[in-house]
Amino acid sequence: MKSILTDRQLAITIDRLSHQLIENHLNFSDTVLIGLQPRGIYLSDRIHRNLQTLLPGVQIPYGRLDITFYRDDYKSGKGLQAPDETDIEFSLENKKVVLIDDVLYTGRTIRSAMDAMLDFGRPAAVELLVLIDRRFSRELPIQPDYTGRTIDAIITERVKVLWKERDGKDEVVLIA
Ligand SMILES: O=P(O)(O)OC[C@H]1O[C@H](OP(=O)(O)OP(=O)(O)O)[C@H](O)[C@@H]1O
Ligand SMILES: O=c1cc[nH]c(=O)[nH]1
Repeated sequence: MKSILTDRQLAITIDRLSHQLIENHLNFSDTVLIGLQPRGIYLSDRIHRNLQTLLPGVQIPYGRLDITFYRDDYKSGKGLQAPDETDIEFSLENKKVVLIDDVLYTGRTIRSAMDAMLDFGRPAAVELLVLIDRRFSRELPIQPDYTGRTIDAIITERVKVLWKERDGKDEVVLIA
């Protein structure tokens, strides 16, 4: 198992991503953040918390989206996973939506998320923020707008983002 980002590097990267969002969305008047269940929400929780600290007094709508029933492999076994909670208490109609996930690989999770998201309204625009972009592995024409780290990994390897809240420590690792 090889370390890609230490806890400190992860914190610095999340800070940078938060500032990049501020560069593009300033006071977040029409922008909402949506974290993807199950693992993307740890990143989105931290980014939302960072933004609330950096922009005191600004309320940034933030929700969490489960995509289980929108996966294209839902009927093939993988979809038999128990769904997580969707918690979006606002409309996405005409909003700028920033989807947040930990890893972008084939792009199928994000495709499902875009489908699931439409149940909450028709956004004006959708952006994608990911902590890790695994290049050259896409099966769909989906690319991130904000990237923590781009990595090249071979097909047998897997990137895993560990979160203190869930895994006991913050780290990004490459598992052979
Ligand atoms: O771009 P993709 O190929 O969809 O992979 C990205 C997704 O993979 C991981 O989730 P999870 O481990 O639940 O999904 P996976 O088993 O499909 O990799 C990760 O949290 C991303 O959501
Ligand atoms: O390396 C990978 C590929 C897909 N999903 C992950 O979480 N890691």
